[in-house]
Amino acid sequence: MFRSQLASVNAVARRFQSSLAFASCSRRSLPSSQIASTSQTPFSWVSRRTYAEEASQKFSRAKPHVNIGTIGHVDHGKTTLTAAITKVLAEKGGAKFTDYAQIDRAPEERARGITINSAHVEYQTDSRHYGHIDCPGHADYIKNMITGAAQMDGAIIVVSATDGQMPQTREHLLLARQVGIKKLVVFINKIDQVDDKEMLELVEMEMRDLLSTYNFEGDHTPIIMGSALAALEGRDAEIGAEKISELVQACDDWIEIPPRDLEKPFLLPIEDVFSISGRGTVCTGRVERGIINKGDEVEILGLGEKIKTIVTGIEMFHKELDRGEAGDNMGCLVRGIKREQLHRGMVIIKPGSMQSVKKFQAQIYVLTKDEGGRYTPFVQNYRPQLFLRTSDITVALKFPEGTPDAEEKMIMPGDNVEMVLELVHDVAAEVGSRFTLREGNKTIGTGIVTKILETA
Ligand SMILES: Nc1nc2c(ncn2[C@@H]2O[C@H](COP(=O)(O)OP(=O)(O)OP(=O)(O)O)[C@@H](O)[C@H]2O)c(=O)[nH]1
Ligand SMILES: [Mg+2]
Repeated sequence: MFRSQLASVNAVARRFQSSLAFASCSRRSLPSSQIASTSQTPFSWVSRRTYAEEASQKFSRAKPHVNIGTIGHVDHGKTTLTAAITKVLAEKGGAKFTDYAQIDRAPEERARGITINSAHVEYQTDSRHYGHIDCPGHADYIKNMITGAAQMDGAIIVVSATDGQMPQTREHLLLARQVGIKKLVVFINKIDQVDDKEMLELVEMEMRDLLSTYNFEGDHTPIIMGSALAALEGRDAEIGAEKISELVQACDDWIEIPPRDLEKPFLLPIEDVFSISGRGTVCTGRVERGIINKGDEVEILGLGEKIKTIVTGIEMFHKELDRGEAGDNMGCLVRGIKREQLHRGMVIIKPGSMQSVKKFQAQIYVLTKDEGGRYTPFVQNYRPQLFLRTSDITVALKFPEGTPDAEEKMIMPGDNVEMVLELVHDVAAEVGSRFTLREGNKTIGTGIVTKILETA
């Protein structure tokens, strides 16, 4: 799977946007009468395929899978390091060597000697299978970096010993934090070019400070110093291959395996609501995460409601079940609730696992016209539709408090901005929730929630 992704790195960016944009709206955009006509009963429109089956088609689950990648300032050696990791692990049988030129392979990348698209490689250690995304460092391609980083469970931040931290070192740390990466490993690269030991110590100290500034565990984060180029060229093993092995070990030890969807608290975004005579009210939708058992207590959130109830029946594919899980499209019978109380866009959750919010801060990427976005800039108080899971809600976009010249400041297509979103009614969301912004039938932006400012 990852190799084919390597072939179409652009598709990743597109998929990111479209998954944000259309996952929630493809079915939404159909009038509900049309949805109903595709099925005989509310629960028969999907064949059952369990999460595990789906996952096993993607890659072997023998080892836990973790998504990581390289981030950091332009030219500090991310791509060289990526190639070096595959080389060192290939010698141990855990990877296929992917040379530098196979990672930065677009003509423009080769001509300019920089990474533009993020690229995927894969490798294995004794204990894990890694998907690795090599991100661009150049400021012009920060969107590709965000797209890549948003998929990572942890990351390797590369900093050159010759320069120390630079603008994109800081920007990437900030963005890594915002897209929800919890743990980083630092690789201080190019130590073959620095003789002064004190200089290396200084770079390390400054990196620890910087990590702490961005709420990473600066004091405990593993920092490895080496030369990616030496490892790639197979020379000076003590600063080359050995340091790569140390780095990979640090990733194994420090970066945590993320909870899988099945282990997370139950969440079902409601797609549709039916009243089944003699039985009661049934909500349908695809379970986003977690599991649900018949008889479980749940909360229903959104649109000003916080309803406590019990799931008294689970139905899928015309069959009654005792349990539903992430990936299942199911109908959920809820006790004592009237059909009129429930609407598409609300969520059924494990009690207390999520809040309904009315105002939040988010990192937003504004699509360019070539990406199908707006042709013209906008200013604050712009009011597009927010699409989050199955809900769509009008929002007002504002700059965070204290932004200078907020009134006149323009937001251009192609910008990455941090903005405050005020919703006309509440929706269940949390830090890390992804959404899209649409205007008419255009997707104008994609974003990720970074801070909750007001709950319902
Ligand atoms: N001397 C030395 N040069 C290195 C080392 N690692 C990388 N380089 C060189 O640094 C330059 C930039 O390396 P890249 O791997 O392309 O850097 P990058 O971080 O991927 O750059 P972008 O993706 O464009 O942000 C190349 O000329 C590499 O050969 C190293 O350990 N020592
Ligand atoms: Mg690169």
